[in-house]
Amino acid sequence: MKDVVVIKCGGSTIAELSSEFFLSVVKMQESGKHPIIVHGGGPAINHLLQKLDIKSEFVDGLRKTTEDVLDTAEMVLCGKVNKQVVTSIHQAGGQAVGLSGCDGKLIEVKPINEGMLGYVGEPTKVNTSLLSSLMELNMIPVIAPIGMNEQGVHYNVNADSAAAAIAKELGAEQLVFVTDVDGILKDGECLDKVTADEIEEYIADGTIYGGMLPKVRAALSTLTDSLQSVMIMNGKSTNLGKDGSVQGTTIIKSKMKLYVS
Ligand SMILES: Nc1ncnc2c1ncn2[C@@H]1O[C@H](COP(=O)(O)OP(=O)(O)O)[C@@H](O)[C@H]1O
Ligand SMILES: CC(=O)N[C@@H](CCC(=O)OP(=O)(O)O)C(=O)O
Repeated sequence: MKDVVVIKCGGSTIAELSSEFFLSVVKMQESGKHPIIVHGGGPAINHLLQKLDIKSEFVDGLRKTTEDVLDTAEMVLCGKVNKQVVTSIHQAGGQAVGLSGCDGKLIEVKPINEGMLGYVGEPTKVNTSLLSSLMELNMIPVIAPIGMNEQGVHYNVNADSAAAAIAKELGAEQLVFVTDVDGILKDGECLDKVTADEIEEYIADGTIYGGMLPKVRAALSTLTDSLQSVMIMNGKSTNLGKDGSVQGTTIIKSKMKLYVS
C-alpha cells in the first residue's frame, strides 16, 4: 500500500520521545501519508520483571519467554506502553487506536524455537485489511508486539520483527526504526549507508550485537523493490516528517542496486 510509513518506536527511547515527535507523526498523516506505530518496551518489561522477581535473559537480542515472562510482557506492552503512545498521539491532535497482535488476529505467529526461547513467536501473517480499514478512518494504529498462533496461544514478538512483517505485508513505502542511538555505529562513528553484505560482516566481527541484531535482521527481511531502504535513527534528535530529511543509518540491499534503480 502506497504512502504507508511504519514507525517502530523502541522501548529504549519511548519514554524520551518528545511531543514534537508525535506532532510530526500527526503532520505526516495530514500530508497524506498513513503512519503506523509499532512499539517495543524492553526496559519497562525489565523493570516489572525485576519488581516481581522474575528472571529473564536475552539470546541474540530476543528475550527467553516463560509463561510468567509472557504474562508480564503482555501486561506492560498491551497495557501501559500501548496506552501511553495512544495518549501521546491524541495529545498531538491525532486519533490513535491501540491494538496488540492478538486483536483482530492482527499478527499471527509461529514459535521460533520453543525449546530454546519459550513463548517467542515470529510473524507468519498480518491482518492487513484491519489496518487498511483503520487508516481509511484516519486512525493511526498503535501496535503492541504480542501475537497469537492459530490455537489462540499468545507469544512474545520482538517489536522490530513485528514492524518489519507489517511493513512487508502492507507493501509499505517506508520503515523507520526509532531507537536510542544515532544509527549503526562502527568504531564510534554513525554509518550513513550499510548494505546486506556489510551487515553480515559487522555481525560476524561483533560490531553489531544485542538489540541491534533483531533490528538489522528485520530490516533485511523487508527489503524489496517497493521498499528499497530501511532507516535506523535516534528518537532524541528526530525530525521525522520534515521533508523526509531524517538522519541516521540507511540499510540497503547493495550499493549496485541503489545506483541502477
Ligand atoms: N553497531 C551498533 N550500533 C549501534 N548500536 C548497537 C550496535 N550494536 C549493538 N547496539 C546496541 O543496540 C541498542 C539498540 O537496541 P535496543 O536496546 O534493543 O533498542 P530498542 O529498544 O530501540 O529496540 C543500542 O543501544 C546498542 O546498545
Ligand atoms: C521476543 C522479545 O524479545 N520481545 C521483546 C518485546 C518488546 C521489544 O521488542 O521491545 P524493544 O523495542 O525495546 O526491544 C521483549 O520481550 O523485550
